[in-house]
Parts: sequence; structure tokens; C-alpha cells
Amino acid sequence: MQPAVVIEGLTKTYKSGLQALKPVDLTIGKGEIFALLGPNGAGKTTMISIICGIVVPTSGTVTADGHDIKRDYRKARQAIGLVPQELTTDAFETVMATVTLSRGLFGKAPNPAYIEQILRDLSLWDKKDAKIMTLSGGMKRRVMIAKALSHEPDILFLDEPTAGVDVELRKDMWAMVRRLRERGVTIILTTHYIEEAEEMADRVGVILKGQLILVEDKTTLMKKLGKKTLTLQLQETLTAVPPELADWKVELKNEGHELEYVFDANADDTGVPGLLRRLEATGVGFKDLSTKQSSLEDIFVDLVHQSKTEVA
Ligand SMILES: Nc1ncnc2c1ncn2[C@@H]1O[C@H](COP(=O)(O)OP(=O)(O)OP(=O)(O)O)[C@@H](O)[C@H]1O
Repeated sequence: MQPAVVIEGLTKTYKSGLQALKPVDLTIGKGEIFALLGPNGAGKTTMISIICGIVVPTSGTVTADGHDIKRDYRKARQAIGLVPQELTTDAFETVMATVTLSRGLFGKAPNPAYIEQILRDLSLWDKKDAKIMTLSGGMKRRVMIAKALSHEPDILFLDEPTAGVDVELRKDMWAMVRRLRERGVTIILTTHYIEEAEEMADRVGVILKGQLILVEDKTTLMKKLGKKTLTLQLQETLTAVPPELADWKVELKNEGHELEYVFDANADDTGVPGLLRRLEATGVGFKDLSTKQSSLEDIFVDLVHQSKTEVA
């Protein structure tokens, strides 16, 4: 894997004394879509702000496209496009002027054909002469992406790209991110929407309280940590879990119509055969049964939970 971003021993302690990043080591490959997933305040924005040269790290090194972000700031920054969480752009300018100016700020020669291409890709072409303030929130967000892409960066950071965005625009964004990747752009996004990471990312890094607790290929993560849920539709409703089932972690669901059992699909003994035998012996009948793989959401909730008890 050819690296796009290499992070070594990166830490950040703010003046307040808050340690927002504990030593982070991470390499993100060229052309990868990497999702940095974590709850509010975990340190996601701090991390990408350091890489983009907005926040000064306390220790550690970062290279972007082979350029050290401190020693070789301009070259590193040129390789990077950043779409910040907040919309920061001049309301009175037109879309075209804003995006063109942004390219100029990076010292790149004008390239109207390229600007047209990104505006078309982002469905902004027919708004090119509109003033930013007349655009909807979703359109403004697209303008921010166009700005970030204006200087042809190889690495694009999207900080919470779909926060407060409706479902349709979210899907559009996902499609756009994939198109960018097809063109070889490395994409690093932060999100607290698990479905976003699940839908888009090749790899997922989970960050909690400044600590990168896990980095995993998305499918491996699903397999490794993925639990399965067995749902049994009962013939007769139950008001309580029968004491004979105490050896299994079962719960009643759907007002006693269903019995749910969460198990580790990779374990040698999943507990499922034993549970089914016990149900029969106990006389609890069921009409149907189904199993489903846990989503990244379930995994994440588990991780947050585990980590809270460990950190506490
Ligand atoms: N300039 C600052 N000075 C002091 N503390 C800060 C500063 N910026 C961020 N923090 C703190 O650092 C921690 C990490 O914040 P950060 O914005 O990186 O988290 P995040 O994961 O991006 O959260 P969110 O999803 O809410 O954007 C938080 O506790 C935050 O309050």
C-alpha cells in the first residue's frame, strides 16, 4: 500500500490541559476511503485539523503525500483539500467566483475546464452564477466540497460531511465520494454516523477520548467483532424469560412475542443448538426463527461500552 498520510506518535494537549489526542500512529493508503468514527468530542476534528496545519500538534509527525506537515507545510497543504464542518464562505460571491478564487489561493494556474468539471460533478453547474447566500444548505455544502477540490488535491478530508443533511443529499455525497476515489483521490472522513462508515469506508478507525482504539478493514471488523442475533417468534407470548433459560443471555422482545439471543458467530460453541434443545425440553414453542449479523452500529455501541468501563 502506497501511503497518502503517515501519522506517527501524534498527540495534542490543548492549553486548557485537555489531552485531545493520545499517541496516534496511523497510515492511510493512497486511494483509500478511511472513516474516522467516534462520538462528539472524541478528537476527530483535532486530528484532521493537525494534518491540515490548522492546529499545532504537541508531539509527533505527519506526512501528507510524502511531505512533512511542519517542515514542508506548503507542499503538504497543497496535497490536501479540506471540507470543514462549518460552512465558511463569502455569502455575496457567486459559486464560480468562490471556487475559482480558492484555486488561485493555492497558487495554481487557472483551469476553467477543471472547475467546470467539478461543478458539474457536484450538480452545481447550473448554479455557477448564483450568489452563495441564495443557495440551500445542501448546495452550500457542495460548494464547500468544490472549493476543497479546486486545487486538485490528492487527499480530501471531509469533516462530518453529512451532518444535518437530508437522506437524498447524503446518498449523493456518498456517490460523489466514490467517484472521487475512482479518480485516485484518498478520502478521509470523520463521522459519528456508523451507517456512513459502513456504507462508504474501506477501513474504519474508532477514536474514543483521544485514543485510536481500533483500526480495521471494514469487513474484517464486521467479521471479527460481528455478533449475530437469533430471533425466535414464539407460538405463545411470554411474560418473563423462563428460569430454565438462565444459562443463555436471552431477552423477550416485541411484547413477549419474540425471544432474542445474541451470540458470537465465530465461537466454537455459539450456544444456539443447546438453546433450541432447552426450549423444546421446556415446552416453549416457536413458529419461525431468523438470525441477523450485527451492524457496525451494534459493534460500536459495544466498543464504547467496553471502553467506558475500562477507562472509568
Ligand atoms: N481549541 C480548543 N481548546 C481546548 N479544547 C479544545 C479545543 N478544540 C477542541 N477541544 C476539546 O478537545 C476534545 C476533542 O474535540 P474535537 O473537536 O477534536 O472532537 P470531535 O471528535 O471532532 O467531536 P465532534 O464530533 O463534536 O466534532 C473535546 O473535548 C473538545 O472540547
